[in-house]
Amino acid sequence: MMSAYLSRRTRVKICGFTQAEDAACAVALGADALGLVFHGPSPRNVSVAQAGAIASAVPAFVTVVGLFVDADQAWVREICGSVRIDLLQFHGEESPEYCAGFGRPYIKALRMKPGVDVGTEARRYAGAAGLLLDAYQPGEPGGTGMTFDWGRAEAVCALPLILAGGLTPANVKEALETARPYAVDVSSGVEGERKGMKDHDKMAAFLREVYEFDHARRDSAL
Ligand SMILES: O=C(O)c1ccccc1NCC(=O)[C@H](O)[C@H](O)COP(=O)(O)O
Repeated sequence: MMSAYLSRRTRVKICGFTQAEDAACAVALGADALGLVFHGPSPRNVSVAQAGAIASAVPAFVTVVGLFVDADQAWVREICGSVRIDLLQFHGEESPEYCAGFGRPYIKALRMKPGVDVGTEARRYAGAAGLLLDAYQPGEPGGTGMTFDWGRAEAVCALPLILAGGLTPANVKEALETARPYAVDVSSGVEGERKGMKDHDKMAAFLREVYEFDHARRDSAL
C-alpha cells in the first residue's frame, strides 16, 4: 500500500496576479492556488473589477486566495461578497479573533522577525488552515523578494506550513530540502520587469523545480 509520504506533493501558491492571462497561464502550468492582493499601497493591488475578471476564470479545485493587511472588516466582507474568494490570507498584525471573524478558512502570515517562534504562533492561530512564513523587512508587509533563514521553518507545528519570501526557480529546491514545508508561495521571483506582471517562463521553471524535487524525494523513498 502506498504510504502518505509517497503520495505527498508540495503545493504551490503564486501570489500577486493583476492580469487574467498570467493567472490562466499559472493554472495551465499546475499552480494550486492564486493570490490576489487587496492592499492599496501594494504595486500588486487589484480592484474589484480586476479581481473578478481573474477569479472568475479560475477552474474548480484551484484555490483563489484573497490577501489583506490589517484591513477594515467591512472591506474584507465587501470583497468576499463581490469576488470569488476561497481562502483568506491575513498578512498584517491581525488577531486570531479577527481572522476567524469572517466564517471562511484563512491562513495567517508570520513575518519572521527575530524572536518569532513558529510553534507558539501555531498554537495562537490554531483555527487557521495554515501558517505562511515570510521574510521580515521593516516597513514592508510582504512581496519583498527577501529570504529568511529557512531552518527556522523546520519547526514541529500542528498547522500546514507555507514557505514564502524571496523564493525563485534557482533557490526553491534548496528551500524545500531545508524546510520541507507543506506548500511554497512565490511572487517577485516569478515576475518580469514590473511588479504584478508575471513572467510565464519563470512560473514554468518554478513549478518544474518543485515537481522535480517531489519526484526525486519520492524515488529515493521507494
Ligand atoms: O505582494 C505584495 O505586494 C504584498 C503586499 C502586502 C502584503 C503582502 C504582499 N504579498 C504577500 C505574498 O503572499 C507574497 O507572495 C509573499 O510575501 C512572498 O513574496 P516574495 O518575497 O515577493 O516572493
